[in-house]
Amino acid sequence: MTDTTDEPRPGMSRRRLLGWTGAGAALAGVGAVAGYSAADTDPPPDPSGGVVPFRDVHQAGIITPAQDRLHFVALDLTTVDRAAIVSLLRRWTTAAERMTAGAEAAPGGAVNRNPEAPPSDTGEALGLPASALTITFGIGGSLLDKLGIPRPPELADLPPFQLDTLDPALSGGDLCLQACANDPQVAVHAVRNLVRTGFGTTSVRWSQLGFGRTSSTSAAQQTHRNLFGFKDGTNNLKAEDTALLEEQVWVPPAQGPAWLTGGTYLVARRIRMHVETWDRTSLAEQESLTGRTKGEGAPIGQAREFDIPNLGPGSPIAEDAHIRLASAQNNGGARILRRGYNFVDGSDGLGHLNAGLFFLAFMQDPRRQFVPMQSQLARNDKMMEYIRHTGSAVFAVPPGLREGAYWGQSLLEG
Ligand SMILES: C=CC1=C(C)c2cc3[nH]c(cc4nc(cc5[nH]c(cc1n2)c(C)c5CCC(=O)O)C(CCC(=O)O)=C4C)c(C)c3C=C
Ligand SMILES: [Fe+2]
Repeated sequence: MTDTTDEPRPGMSRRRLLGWTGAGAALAGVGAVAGYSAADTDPPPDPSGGVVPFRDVHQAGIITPAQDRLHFVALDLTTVDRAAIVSLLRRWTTAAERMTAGAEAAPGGAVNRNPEAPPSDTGEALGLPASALTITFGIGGSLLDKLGIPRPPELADLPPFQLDTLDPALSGGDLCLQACANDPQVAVHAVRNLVRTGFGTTSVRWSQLGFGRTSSTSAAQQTHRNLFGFKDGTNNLKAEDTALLEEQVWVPPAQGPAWLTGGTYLVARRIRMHVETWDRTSLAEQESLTGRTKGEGAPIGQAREFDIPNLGPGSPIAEDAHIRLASAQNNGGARILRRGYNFVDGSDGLGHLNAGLFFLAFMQDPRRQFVPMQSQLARNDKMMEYIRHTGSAVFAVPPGLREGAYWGQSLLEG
């Protein structure tokens, strides 16, 4: 590609902008869309997922149908100069909006500006479609402390939980950026360019790549599997559950603070899964401690994945089964919107995969929802024999942006 000024990358975004012309024939010609012929009037489904709107009531990347890939980064401020922070947040917002539309991070892009200067985009997403990229922005309690802004009580640090083996180098952060896309290169490109833009104002604290979304966040999505081989996300909150989302996920006006109304809180936990030990465990034991069957994902005692678990008297689900301990019934009605990803970060030098679940969950109040749930699990969940929490962070996730607004504006100017 030579002219890269302000154009979206090819893919759904360009086709939407230009209308559907002859591109379908080209796609069908290379067999990308089975069964589609150029004579059809409707475009075939775009396998990349197209463009997710950047500006909406809530930030994208929360109830957006979970994409396949993740690049998550936590950053620390290297300055408390408000003007510098505002300037960065403005530039981040512009770049993020451009990239989610399939464009390069900045006008001029990777190859079309001054040959004597570094390009304004790093270039590895040139020619790739938008791939349903979403970039979700969050604020850590430590940022508010540094700027002398009172923390909402919901943003208190999480208490220590039994068996926690948290690594401070994989925990905390003043800010976070969650990039999700159906192409890993698109997610990595987004984070890399935002991190680069932050140079001088922020530095990377830790980051995590993920694949194979472990949670479905829409009823239309098939349930993926975690690295224990079980369907994960069956009984998740879904985008379609609007009343439950109001009750459990979005911050209501009465809760405060005003800059978070319509936003949410994000709990991130890096959970190492000892897959080698798990793989030596019998199928019956795996199913019993999960509380669901491995193949269908049905609650123990039932036949189909979406059958309601019987947790009442005479239930065949073990007292220490994961789904019983994590259930709303066992946690005063609390539910969470899970949006985690599998990870394999190489091996640990001792012959084991350094693998696990990067657990991400959105909720209205971590103290009412995540804390009791994780306390139960840490104390009683039999699955704890096979897992260890190695990283932890909590972020306030502001609401979506109206036209012209930038990330964090309601906090810094509200
Ligand atoms: C504190 C919250 C949770 C942590 C941490 C957590 C870790 C974790 N979970 C699995 C695998 C499964 N979890 C499942 C269900 C489930 N898990 C949580 C919460 C946490 N999980 C909830 C709220 C639920 C739903 C419970 C219910 O009401 O039914 C399932 C079953 C399928 C599903 O509904 O998603 C699996 C499988 C792992 C492997 C893991 C840590 C590595
Ligand atoms: Fe779980």
